[in-house]
Amino acid sequence: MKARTIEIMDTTLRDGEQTSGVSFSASEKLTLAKLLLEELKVDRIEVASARVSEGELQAVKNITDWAAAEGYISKVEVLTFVDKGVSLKWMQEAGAKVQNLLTKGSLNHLTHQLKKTPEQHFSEIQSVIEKAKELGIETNVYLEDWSNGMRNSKDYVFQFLDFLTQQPIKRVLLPDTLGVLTHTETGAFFKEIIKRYPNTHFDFHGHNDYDLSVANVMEALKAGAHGLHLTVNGMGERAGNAPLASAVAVINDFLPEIKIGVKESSLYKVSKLVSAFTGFGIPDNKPIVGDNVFTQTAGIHADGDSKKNLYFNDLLPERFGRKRKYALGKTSGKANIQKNLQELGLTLNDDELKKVTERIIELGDKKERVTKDDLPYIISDVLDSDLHQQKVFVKSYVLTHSKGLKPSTTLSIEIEGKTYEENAQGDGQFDAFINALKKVYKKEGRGLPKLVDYAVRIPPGSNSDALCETIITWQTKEKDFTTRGLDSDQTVSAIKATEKMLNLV
Ligand SMILES: CC(=O)SCCNC(=O)CCNC(=O)[C@H](O)C(C)(C)COP(=O)(O)OP(=O)(O)OC[C@H]1O[C@@H](n2cnc3c(N)ncnc32)[C@H](O)[C@@H]1OP(=O)(O)O
Repeated sequence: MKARTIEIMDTTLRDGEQTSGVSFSASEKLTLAKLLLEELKVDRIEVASARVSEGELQAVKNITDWAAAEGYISKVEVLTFVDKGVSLKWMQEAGAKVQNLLTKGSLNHLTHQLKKTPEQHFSEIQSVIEKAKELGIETNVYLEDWSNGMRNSKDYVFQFLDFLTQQPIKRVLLPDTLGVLTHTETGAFFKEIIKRYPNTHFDFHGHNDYDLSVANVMEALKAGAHGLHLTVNGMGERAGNAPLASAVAVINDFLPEIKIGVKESSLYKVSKLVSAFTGFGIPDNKPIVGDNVFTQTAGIHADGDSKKNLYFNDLLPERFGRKRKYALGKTSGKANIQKNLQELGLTLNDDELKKVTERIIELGDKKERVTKDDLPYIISDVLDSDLHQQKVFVKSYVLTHSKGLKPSTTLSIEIEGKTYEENAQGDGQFDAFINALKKVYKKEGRGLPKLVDYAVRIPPGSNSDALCETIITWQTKEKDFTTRGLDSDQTVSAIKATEKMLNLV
């Protein structure tokens, strides 16, 4: 089959921002716009809806200033409305050059929301397109609720497309606005439309209400769609939009005839950044970008990986700038533990390995989470060995928290036989503890790893709801690593996790 290149339009900054509770700041929008176009290399980005707010106007201005200077201006798009040119005026002020005009793609929406006839609607659209042309603004047209339009008012959709394909527009954007399509219907609708209008560019815009968005993307492409609208982490209203990372992997692995320019190895980085900006967590099992999707948990799978990579599929983590991990817990066998020991550069004999495996299974049975960085402690505990010699001891501390005063900590700590005492204030007790620790390490002429993630949980079913687990992810120049602490007091559990970190760096 002849290869063809399609366009990927990322709409994280417009439709993705329609995720409930999510709002990007202007500087976050600019950072992401640059990353999406320059590093990830999507073809186009939709960055805002016109008319939304003053802040949004400034955000788009910042993006268009940068894009114009760097030659990306024709790749920056703004959603506009059929509003007698009000949106166009907004676009002019914002310096944007491509509008994605929102029109009605089903008779139902046209009749009940706009309360217009098709003729009135088409005439108003024509005026907007003409005005845009005069202003040097290029037009793409969204047919909102197109999928239901195809089901319930096909004559209207074709009457509309007959009209639109005669207009000076660049692309027609076909959204499954309510995420109601199945993959078979998506394919059939696209086939029918592309056969009828072979010279028009059609994008597919999928939503994920039935978790079918990626399947729908595949069928739209197989039927000849020329472009896709996707969002990072599948963000968007309700169940979200078709997720960028999954769609890219599916295209690369299952549709060899389709070519795209997106750089797979940057997908994870962008996903993490969007999650950090929005606070919109990525489920651990989200394909490609979730924390656990390259983690083997079962002992038999880890064993098979050591014997000719028997449990690998084509989704190799390295493609996405990630690494395979081997979880430790109840379902681990010795193969999981061996894999983790290899990474730590440790070796155990068969008998030692058996004992350590038994302890990890025992901990897993109690629903405790065990990480690779806990291994040295478990080994020294089980084998009574000095494999992990503790060199830093948090000897004592006083934590204060009083109304009207800043929390403070006095800390006594032993580092390789030398004792230090320091005190410091902070925004909370743990922050004060870290500040005191920083003072100690400064005296030692050393820095501390950066704290990049801090999670607190009550271990489920731990039979002691008084216990609290703090899991901290740290970052040095060389690596990210995680330590955990368990205690009935939340701050103390965080201090225990910190003491482990101090013994690992
Ligand atoms: C593809 C999609 O995801 S659709 C979502 C598009 N994006 C958004 O709605 C987010 C940005 N929207 C906004 O900030 C606001 O809704 C605005 C500024 C556009 C309008 O705000 P308001 O004037 O307060 O109106 P409201 O938010 O209630 O929207 C309803 C009005 O929009 C009209 N409308 C609906 N679709 C369209 C359209 N495609 N073109 C023009 N007007 C439209 C409705 O008929 C209604 O008008 P009416 O009040 O005269 O009956």
